[in-house]
Parts: sequence; C-alpha cells; structure tokens
Amino acid sequence: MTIQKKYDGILFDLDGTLLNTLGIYTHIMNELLKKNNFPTHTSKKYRKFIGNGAQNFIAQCLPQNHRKEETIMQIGKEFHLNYQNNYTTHSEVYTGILELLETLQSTGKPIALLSNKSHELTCKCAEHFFPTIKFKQIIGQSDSYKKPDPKGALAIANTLKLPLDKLVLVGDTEVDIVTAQNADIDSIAVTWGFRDEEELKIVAPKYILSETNQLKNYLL
Ligand SMILES: O=C(O)COP(=O)(O)O
Repeated sequence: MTIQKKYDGILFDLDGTLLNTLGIYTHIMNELLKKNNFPTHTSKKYRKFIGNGAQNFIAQCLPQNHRKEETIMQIGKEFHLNYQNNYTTHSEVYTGILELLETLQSTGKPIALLSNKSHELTCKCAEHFFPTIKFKQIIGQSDSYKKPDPKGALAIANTLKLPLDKLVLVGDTEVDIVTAQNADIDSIAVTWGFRDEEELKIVAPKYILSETNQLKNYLL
C-alpha cells in the first residue's frame, strides 16, 4: 500500500502493539479461575478478550451465569493486584519495537501511549519495558479516559500541540481504530497483536501492517 503522508506525532496503543502481554493475562486469569472453580481458557481465547479494559476482559473470562457485577469487581480486584505484583513477567516487547521507538525519539518525533490498561499499570509497564523512551504523555484507563472515547487521544494532541491531521494512532484492536476515528486522526492497524486482519478490516483503518519492521516506512 502506498503511504500518502508522514506524521509529526504518534500515539501508540500498548498491549498487543508494543508489548505482548498475552502470557501474563493467561497466567493470572487461569490461576484466578482455578481458585474459584471456574473453567480456564487457552491463550488463543484470551487473545480475543483483551483490548477493551480490565472489567470487560474479566466479564468475558467468567462463565455466562457468573457475570454479576459483584463477581466481576471481586475478581477484577484480585486480577489487578496480581498484575501489579507480576507485571514484569510473562510479557515481552515485540521484536524491533524498542529500536523503532529509540529511532523515533532520536529524530525528535513525539510519541505517546494511549492504553485501556489501568493508568497505574500502563505507567509501570512503560517504565519497565521501555526505560530509554520518554513518552511525551502516557494515558491509561481511568474514570476520565477509556478508549474508544476520543478524549485521551485529544488530550495527547493538545499536549503535543499538533493538528489532528498530523497525528496517527497505531493499535491492534478495533477499539484502537474506532478511537482514532472518533478523534478524527489516522490509524494504523497491526496484526501481530490480538486481532487478525479480517477482524480489523471491518473497522476500516487507514493502513494494516503485519510486521513490526514495516512501521518505520510509515512513521519515520
Ligand atoms: O487492558 C486492555 O484492554 C488492553 O490495553 P491496550 O489498550 O493497551 O491494548
């Protein structure tokens, strides 16, 4: 696909785009499900459950007849606590991503993080997995921000002081692409994360890429 324009600022999704967290979601959730005598899932199944925040993730992991708010909140609390204690494990930066971020940084291109992982965990993961990267802004999920609400993307645009048509959001789920569309910025969908090309095509991202090394042609 030909690239129509280069961008002055980049908003990255975290899970499934920069960081492969499928292992930690699978590990923690299966432990919690076992503890509560609920059936566990394969990582292939978990892949589809991630992307729309912790509460939504937990609801989908539970058996249909146990999705009461009370149960979701209780398992959610334990999930968050376990994640906080183990966020450095069972997760890895996708090949080539750290080098790409370092190159973007060295060229002075501003980069930011916009995630539906809790704000606290998003910041911790950024610091641990990308210690050399100074993200201009990090926004994780909170009462104020949750993708696909465009508020987070617009707050980043404001911080970067860049017009919306100079920005692009790179993400791996339909929630990311719809967030970009809601904010009126371009999107690049990537297929190395938690969704397949067929699923991403439905929401019509501007570009779809299947390998991390293709990103530099669009971002640098
Ligand atoms: O917790 C999630 O829903 C995943 O977070 P993400 O927005 O970084 O993909």
